[in-house]
Amino acid sequence: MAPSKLNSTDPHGNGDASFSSSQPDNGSSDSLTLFHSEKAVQELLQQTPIQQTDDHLIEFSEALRTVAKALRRAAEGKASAQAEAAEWKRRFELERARNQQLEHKGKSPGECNAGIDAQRVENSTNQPMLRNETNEQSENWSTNGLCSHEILHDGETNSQAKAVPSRIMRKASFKLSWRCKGDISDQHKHDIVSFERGNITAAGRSSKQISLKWESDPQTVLIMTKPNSTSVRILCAEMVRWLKDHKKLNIYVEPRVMGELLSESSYFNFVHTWKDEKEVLSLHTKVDLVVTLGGDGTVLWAASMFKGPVPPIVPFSLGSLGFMTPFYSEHYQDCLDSVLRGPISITLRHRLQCYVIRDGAKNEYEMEEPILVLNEVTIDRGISSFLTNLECYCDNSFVTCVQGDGLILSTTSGSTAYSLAAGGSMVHPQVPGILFTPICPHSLSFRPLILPEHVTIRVQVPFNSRSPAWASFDGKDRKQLAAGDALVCSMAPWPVPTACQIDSTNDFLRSIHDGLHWNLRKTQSFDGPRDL
Ligand SMILES: NC(=O)c1ccc[n+]([C@@H]2O[C@H](COP(=O)([O-])OP(=O)(O)OC[C@H]3O[C@@H](n4cnc5c(N)ncnc54)[C@H](O)[C@@H]3O)[C@@H](O)[C@H]2O)c1
Ligand SMILES: Nc1ncnc2c1ncn2[C@@H]1O[C@H](COP(=O)(O)OP(=O)(O)OP(=O)(O)O)[C@@H](O)[C@H]1O
Repeated sequence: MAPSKLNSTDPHGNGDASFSSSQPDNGSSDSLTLFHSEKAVQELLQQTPIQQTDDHLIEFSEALRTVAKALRRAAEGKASAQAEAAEWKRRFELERARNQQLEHKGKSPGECNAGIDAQRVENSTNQPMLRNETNEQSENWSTNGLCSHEILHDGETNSQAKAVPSRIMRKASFKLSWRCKGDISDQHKHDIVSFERGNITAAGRSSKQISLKWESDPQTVLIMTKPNSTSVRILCAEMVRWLKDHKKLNIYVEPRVMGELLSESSYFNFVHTWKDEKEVLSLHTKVDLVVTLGGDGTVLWAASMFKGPVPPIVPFSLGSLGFMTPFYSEHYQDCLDSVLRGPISITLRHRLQCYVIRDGAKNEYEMEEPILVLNEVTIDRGISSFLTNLECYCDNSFVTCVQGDGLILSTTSGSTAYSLAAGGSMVHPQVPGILFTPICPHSLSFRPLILPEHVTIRVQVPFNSRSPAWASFDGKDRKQLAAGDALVCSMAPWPVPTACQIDSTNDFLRSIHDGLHWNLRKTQSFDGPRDL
């Protein structure tokens, strides 16, 4: 009988050297390192003649290939994201320089608009179309001072967009800075540690709060709502009216909500929505702000719509438990007023990026898309009555074998959700780290871990597992992991910025007090025995 693929890897961290470069910190250098590690794998395989009869070696070599492929793909993904970001920055700078030039030449706003309009027509050939984009709004934008600011483009060239020139969606720009005890400064003294004159000192970042300041007015708001709730539906319609009539904003909603609004009144014809997944993928280039109406689940849902950068989210609480929803819906006008004015305190919530790597994948086309989670990825036994058996590696060092109901890999935002119920610690959402929390481990000594943000975790279902495992992502999208399949998970480059009611720490503490009645106990009475 052929030995299992996992048995061929030393579970105590003495595995093959080609596994040791799985940490993508920097996309390009990682691509190189991973390219080399993949090459090393290839060379190793070529140098080691494989006997067709030797099942063990064949399986092992396939495992190496699959892992090397996954690592390369992760690094390539990151490198291409960085390249995209650099491209956006370049365009931004170019446009700003052009606008500054125009200002220097002393052109009147009318002249300036004319120039930009001409450019818009030219550029709009590259824009994907979104529904309900009317000329009327296009005019609004030009009179709202478009010439004084940047225009960001998608750069997509689909035939539909070419056929119908669409308006340019302008994103408001903003700046994030650290604020320390009322002092707002753009500059850190130092980020992590300082090594001045040989003395190592830690950075005093713990008391700092991230602040978002608009550099131009936000113009487009996406409203996402919890389904099947009459109160949410009523509030949504009211909010859309208010944002349009009082703030003159462009508004996007989901197709379902669009239907609900139109069934109420044709007044809502001006609202935008989208038709397909492709348009959803470009939403982040158009939307300045996302408003959620619902509970934590609606925030998770909104975050899951953005597979890349996420615009700032303003979460209104209309659920029973609000750990990520600090704003009260009764005061939505005041809240939105102050958010639109800025500056606002922000919690940058980290996400995890998860890859499912199939044992059967023979080439990279079979690799599944990464899934981003804001709370956690759970690997459990599903409906099986057998113990799960999961081998876990952190940066290729063997961590442990989970035998129990399963394992939760959670962000710090998710630390108050499923991980908490499974005995994990509650962690401030601004702490960068990955929680490693077992679910009902069949062991007296298995305690939860918190790992640093930069690690890559691999959870593998051994070949000798009695049953498959199941992965679920923020409680959704269950995927089966068969024997030999693995889940690889690391910190994603795109966090979710959520607006704070007061600040990150105050909101977090309020949520655990109000939501969980944390450490509620009657105060001890004054009378009684005491130290003299
Ligand atoms: N035993 C458990 O506690 C358990 C079991 C399954 C899923 N969940 C959680 O439910 C989440 C999905 O939420 P949903 O609203 O889509 O499903 P849902 O409607 O089943 O609600 C789950 C509950 O978890 C709360 N919740 C979600 N994220 C939270 C967070 N970051 N901090 C504190 N509480 C949070 C929600 O407010 C809700 O009350 C999953 O990500 C998982 O964390 C918890
Ligand atoms: N826009 C949406 N489209 C589809 N499903 C959504 C949307 N928003 C939320 N959901 C789903 O609806 C469910 C409930 O959402 P949410 O947690 O916001 O409300 P809730 O259950 O009333 O809140 P709480 O759990 O705090 O009482 C979640 O599973 C979530 O994934």
